[in-house]
Amino acid sequence: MIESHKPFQTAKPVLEKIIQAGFEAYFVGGSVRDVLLHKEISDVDIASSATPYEIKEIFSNTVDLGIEHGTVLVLEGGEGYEITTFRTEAEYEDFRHPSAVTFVRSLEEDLKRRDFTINALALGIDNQVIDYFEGKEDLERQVIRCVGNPLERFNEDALRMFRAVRFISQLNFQIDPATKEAITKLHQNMANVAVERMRVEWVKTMMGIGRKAGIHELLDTNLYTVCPHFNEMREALVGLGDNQMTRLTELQGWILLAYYADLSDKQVKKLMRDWKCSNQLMNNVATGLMTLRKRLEQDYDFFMAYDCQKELAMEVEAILPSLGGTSDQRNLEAVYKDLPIHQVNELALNGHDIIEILKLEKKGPIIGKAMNLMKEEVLRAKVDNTKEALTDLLLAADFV
Ligand SMILES: Nc1ccn([C@@H]2O[C@H](COP(=O)(O)OP(=O)(O)OP(=O)(O)O)[C@@H](O)[C@H]2O)c(=O)n1
Repeated sequence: MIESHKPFQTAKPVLEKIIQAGFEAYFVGGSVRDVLLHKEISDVDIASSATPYEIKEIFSNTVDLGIEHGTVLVLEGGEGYEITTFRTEAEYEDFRHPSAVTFVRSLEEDLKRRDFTINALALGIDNQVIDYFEGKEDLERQVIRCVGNPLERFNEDALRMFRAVRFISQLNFQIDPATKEAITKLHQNMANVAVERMRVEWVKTMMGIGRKAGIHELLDTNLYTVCPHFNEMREALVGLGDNQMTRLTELQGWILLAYYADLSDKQVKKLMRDWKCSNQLMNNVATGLMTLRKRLEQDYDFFMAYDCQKELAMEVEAILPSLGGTSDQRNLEAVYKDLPIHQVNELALNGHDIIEILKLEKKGPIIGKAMNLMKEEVLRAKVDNTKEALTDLLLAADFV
């Protein structure tokens, strides 16, 4: 297994060095799960019996990521590896004082505190998969099940409830009944989790192939009631789950959700802001939604194309058939090709020219009005984008 996967192969010398120094070390977490699911892996996590201080003695090049959480980044062969010391029953033991670390740590103790059985697998340097909690069986049964007592796992970190929903969607798995029952019971606890952490899980839920199943569990467990604005959006969430598109990008997910919820521009922006999305994403979702609504009524014209960048328009185009519209990428390409200007600075006249032509004393609101007039007339294809034609347009206009 190690030899047939590049990330494991390149990380193998790191494991070897730790073991040679007299400690235990294993690959753990998502990479082991994903390899068993025959998925590509990009990075690997390592768990070890060595404390961060002991790791720092073994390797010359390290970065302290969170020594108090027992994590050090080791830089070896141009790559970075996160090495975490086996965690024990104590929430996070304090590794800041090496002398204070007197716990007997074991791989089993560490895996016992992980969220789901499919994430509690370890891979040893001898290529053996260590599976104390029937994680491999759950991978085969396609079930998301907590390690041990679900109430305890969710009390350790309430975000894990949303992680369950995310894995259901990402892997198209089912949820184990006891795990589901615990989420239903404890869903309120997620209200204390940072929105940024919740957003990561929600975005992965929207983008997964099992979106319908993931959203179903989000609703069925009432977990959605502690997500920003989702209380008022139950029907829209059902719509997003039922939508026939198999895969969505993040942008398409938000646009569709806002579409099904029939949100106004202002409401979209509030939703995105409360989910702590970037301004860029917020603006793209708002513009994408506006374009989507128009496209369900009409073909692209210069105005729509100008307002919506081509990449964004392509994403909107892909959504249309799932809402009963017709996508026409060829027309979109043609409109973009013919678009007289893509942004306002492509106009043949700029602010200085306007001041000169209109003999203005100083800068003022008239410049904005003049720019807008030129933009509209050029996009309407009434006026050519040339200095002469635009000068005539400005001189004939009444700006008062
Ligand atoms: N709240 C959490 C977060 C993580 N983990 C454990 O830490 C590992 C790594 O977590 P993370 O990198 O967040 O997720 P992955 O499982 O690796 O999934 P992916 O990389 O696909 O997001 C998980 O597999 C799991 O064993 C956990 O027990 N509880």
